[in-house]
Order: sequence, then structure tokens, then C-alpha cells
Amino acid sequence: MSTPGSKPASDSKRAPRPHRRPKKDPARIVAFRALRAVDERDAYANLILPSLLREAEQKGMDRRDAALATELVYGTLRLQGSYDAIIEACIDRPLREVDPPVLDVLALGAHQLLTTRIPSHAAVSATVELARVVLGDGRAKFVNAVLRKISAQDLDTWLAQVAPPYEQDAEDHLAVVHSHPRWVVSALWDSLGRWQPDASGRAALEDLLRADNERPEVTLVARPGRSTAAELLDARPESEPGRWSPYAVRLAEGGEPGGIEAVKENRAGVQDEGSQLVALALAAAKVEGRDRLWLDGCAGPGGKAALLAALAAERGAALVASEKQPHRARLVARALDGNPGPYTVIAADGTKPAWADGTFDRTLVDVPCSGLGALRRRPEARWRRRPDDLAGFGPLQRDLLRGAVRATRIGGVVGYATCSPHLAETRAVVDDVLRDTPGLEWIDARPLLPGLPGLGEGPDVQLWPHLHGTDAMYLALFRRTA
Ligand SMILES: C[S@@+](CC[C@H](N)C(=O)[O-])C[C@H]1O[C@@H](n2cnc3c(N)ncnc32)[C@H](O)[C@@H]1O
Repeated sequence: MSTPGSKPASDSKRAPRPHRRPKKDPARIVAFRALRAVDERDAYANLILPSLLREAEQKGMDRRDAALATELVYGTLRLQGSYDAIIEACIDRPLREVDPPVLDVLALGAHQLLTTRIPSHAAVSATVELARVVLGDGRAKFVNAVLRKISAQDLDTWLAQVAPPYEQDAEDHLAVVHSHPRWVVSALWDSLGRWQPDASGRAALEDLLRADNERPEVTLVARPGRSTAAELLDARPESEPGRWSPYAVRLAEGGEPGGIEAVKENRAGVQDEGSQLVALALAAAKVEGRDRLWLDGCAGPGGKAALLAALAAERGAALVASEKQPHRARLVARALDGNPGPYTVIAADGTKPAWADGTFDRTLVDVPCSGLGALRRRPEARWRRRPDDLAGFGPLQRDLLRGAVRATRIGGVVGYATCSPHLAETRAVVDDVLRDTPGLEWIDARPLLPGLPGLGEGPDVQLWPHLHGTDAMYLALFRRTA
């Protein structure tokens, strides 16, 4: 029996193949559209994908296909560096001469072949079908030929072939094997060496790079006084308590937070444990005297502000949550909605403050940064960021910290946080501000994060995905003494 498009081999010379419409495969089409939006419009995968999935679900896409599309987008973007090197070894021209949509289809195919459990024949045929739909028959043939070459070896064999030997060029080797830009490998290595001098060798760096390529758990925060970890654990019995924060609950894989009552009512939210620890450490630092008015000077979209506001409410203190961008200030207002204690949300520039010097007892600035500490969550960020971006953030980070110091009264506490372990955004900023700002005592943050291993020599702390299971948050705490 012959089906449309397939004929007995003996016929193949005589009859031309009847035209067959390519099969539409919603998961792979959504994945392709998401990758195109990331490439063409600088879209963020975590924003564009949910909207494409909603649209496809309205047309009947089921949950399994939605899960497949999500895995394909995130997995392909994370491992793009490795896949590009492998694809380049399978074609006879430089990668930059391949049209970006073709490259996206090839990378999607490489991901299915080399990293997922999809059988090779299914991965090739489904990706070639996708190519027929989105690229046309001619280019689908090219895709077919390249994917067949890729399917001849597994990922480790390919990487051993395409990465330069470690001994010849360690950073390039790790960049290709672990799919990070070389400059990011270099920066992470420098930072790891600063914080973990005894454990910053090749093995530790590889653990970190691997952790960046893993899908992060979804962690919830039970906002104090409004919900408890026990309530969240009851709502999701298959979830687990956080490792470090008493307010954290880690959802089991695939766990959707949206249906949980406490989340719907804003009494709990989604928040990485590293961010929770930053807010908890700031709240735990000792201030001298009055402790009534707290400031979050870079509050948008409001995760840390919501936790700080709840902690402040428990102590009879109030939070001012300030954010420069009005649309992000609106997100902060939403995050704080229902907080049991007093709070104010304002749109203000932390470098030209809307408050008198010395107003606050505790101040946090969680400054804009490269985000190199959250590569697990933002799979495209590593490819989009450039080393020059750091020079752009540096002056603002220093000004925001100086502004935070001025905003805080003598005896009060200031926290400087970034979601980046890059030394230019952490130690270099703090060293410069300490040098030109008299009357600042650097507080040891380590005792304020009880139980966490590997916090180094202090007084500041750097969290790590591979050691703590958190984003790579940095925190330095100061007391204003004069
Ligand atoms: C890393 S995010 C803060 C994340 C937030 N703390 C949270 O946990 O949700 C940095 C924020 O600082 C804001 N920002 C940038 N420049 C600022 C400035 N000059 N003054 C105040 N906020 C600023 C950005 O718009 C961004 O929302």
C-alpha cells in the first residue's frame, strides 16, 4: 500500500512524487516562531513563548505539545553555542552564511537529536517537516542532509570533535562544550577564583556552567504574615521546602504555581531563593536605634519589595518601594497589593532621590546589571549580552549605591545587590564607593545567611547556582557610621 508521498522503491524512477502538503506540527512551529522572535526582534523567550503558547492553545494545542515547545525553545537557546559548532562542522560554508531561519531549524533539530529522548528518525523527520512548512521544500532538503550528518554521533562525541582541546585553549574548550560565550566563561572563572580560591578549578567551573544549562526549579515565597511554607506544601504535597529560606517552597518539576490559592491572592509569589536571601539578610542586619522606615530603591518588578514589605509589616515598619520606570513601578504596586503593613510605591530615580538625605533605617539597591547570574532563567541573555554592557552599567551602579548611602540615616543599614557575579558589577563597585564615601562600615553578611556553605572570606557574599541552587546573587551590606 502506498500513502501519499511514499511509493514503492521500484516506482521511484518512473512516477514523479505527488505533491504532499507538509504536516503541521504545532509544538515545533511555536518553537520556531519563538526562536525567530528572539533573533529578529530581540524578544525575551520567557515573555514571547507564553504568548505564542496561549495563541496556539486557543487553536487546540494540548499540554504535551506546549511542554515540548517549551523544552525545545529553552533547550535550543541554552545550548546554541554547542549546536552552532556542531552544525558548522556539518556544512561546507561558514555559519554566518546560513540564513538565520535555516539555522534556527537546524538548531531545533540538533537539540532533539543530541539532547532529548526523541528517537533520531522522529527528530529528523519532524524537523524536516517543519522545514517544509517554514522554509520550503528546497531548503528542507538541506536541513535533511545536515541533520542526518548530526545524527551519526552523540553529543559527547561531537563535542570532543568540535571543541579545541582544553590544554590548548581552556576557555574556548569550555565555551563550546558548555555553550557559553568565551568572555562569560572567562568572567565566571575570575569571579569563582575570587570567591572560592580553594574550589575554583576546572571541575568547579564546569559544575557552574552545567548548572547554568539546567532548567531551574520554580521556587515560591510564602510572604511572611500572609502565608506560610506549610500552607504551600499542603497545597502542593509533591513540592519540597526551600534549602535555605524558611519562606521558600520548591515546586516539583512541571509544577504550575498559578493554581495555588495563596499565589492567586498575592500572599505568596514566585521568587528564587537567592532573592529571598538578599531581602532576609538586609532585614536581619542590626541597625542602631529606630527601625521604622525601609527603602527599596530599585524595586521593579517587586519581588524583593514584596518580601521586604511583609517583613517590615511584622515589625511595625513601613516600606517605600521606588522604581525609575513608571510601568515597572506599576508592577511593584501589583506585587505589594494586600501587604498587611504600610507601604508606598513611587516612580523615582534613585540617583536623584525624591527624599531627604538620612530618611531611611534600611535601604536596598538591587541595581540593574548584566544578569549573568540568572542565565538559567534567561536562556538567550548570554548570547545577547556584550562585554561593553558592563561599562554601561558601572557608573549607574556606583551612583545608585552612593544614593542609597545618602538616603540612609547614620546607624542604618544599606544593602547593595546584583544578579550578576561579574567582579566589575560586584567587588569593583563596592571598592570604589567605599573609597570615596567616608563613614561606611562594611558588615559581614555571612552570619546573616545561616547554614549556607561556601560563602568565602566575606564580608560580602556571592551565591552560586552550582553550590546553593540559587541564582548567582551578590550582596554587600554596610552600616552608615558618619
Ligand atoms: C535588578 S532590577 C530590580 C529587581 C527587584 N529588586 C526585584 O526583586 O524584583 C533593577 C531595577 O532598577 C530599575 N532602575 C534602573 N535605573 C534606576 C534608577 N536610576 N533609579 C531607580 N531604579 C532604577 C530598573 O528599571 C529595574 O526595574
